[in-house]
Amino acid sequence: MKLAPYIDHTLLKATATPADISRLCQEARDNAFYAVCVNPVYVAQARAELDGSGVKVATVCGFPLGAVTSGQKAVEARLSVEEGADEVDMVIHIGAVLAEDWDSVQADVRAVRQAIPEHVLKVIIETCYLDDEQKRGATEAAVAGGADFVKTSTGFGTGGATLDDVRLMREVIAGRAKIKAAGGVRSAADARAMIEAGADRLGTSGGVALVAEDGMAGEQSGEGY
Ligand SMILES: O=C[C@H](O)COP(=O)(O)O
Repeated sequence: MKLAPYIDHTLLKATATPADISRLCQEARDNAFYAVCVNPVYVAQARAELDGSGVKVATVCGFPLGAVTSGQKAVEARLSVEEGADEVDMVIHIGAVLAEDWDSVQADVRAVRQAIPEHVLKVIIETCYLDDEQKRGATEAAVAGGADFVKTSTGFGTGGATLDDVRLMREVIAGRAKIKAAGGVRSAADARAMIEAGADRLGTSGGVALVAEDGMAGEQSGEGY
């Protein structure tokens, strides 16, 4: 099983330059990653540079805190798809999750869902700030709000994806949506374990090294990856 088709090749740092984005897009082409994941300001550049490559363009919304109104998230998401984004990774209203205001959490997701009905919506629940019950509630609210994927982390919180969290989310989702594991996925072993636990997509800024390591392991073992 090749890892590249699972990977959103990600560069979301504030310090990313247009040259960095060009390099990210070339790496995505060279490695046949599923998508790049960039901030909204770079969606148009990534779209243009990936034209004809088959590599998708994902962006973020309400990122990284989730602490903007649902209306602001809806406008941001709509503008991003108009710029050429295929997928939007929105950050949930984390404070509403901690307050266990599930109606508000679902409405936040639904507002973005309705703004981009034809595009892939991933909902970041930022597991590092939640206890298990809150993870379950946030996952359920994301699915009920129309998420295509539920995503573990922004990569900017106090922690990233864990196998236990992916398994918990998989149990709650029960096939109604997909899972993206993101944040701290650095090795081929991490990646394979996340997929085994239930991840359908991986968000990582370390994809090039990860697939290179995996390829070397495949050569050494003689197994085709
Ligand atoms: O998917 C989004 C994350 O920012 C990727 O996290 P990472 O930089 O720890 O790989």
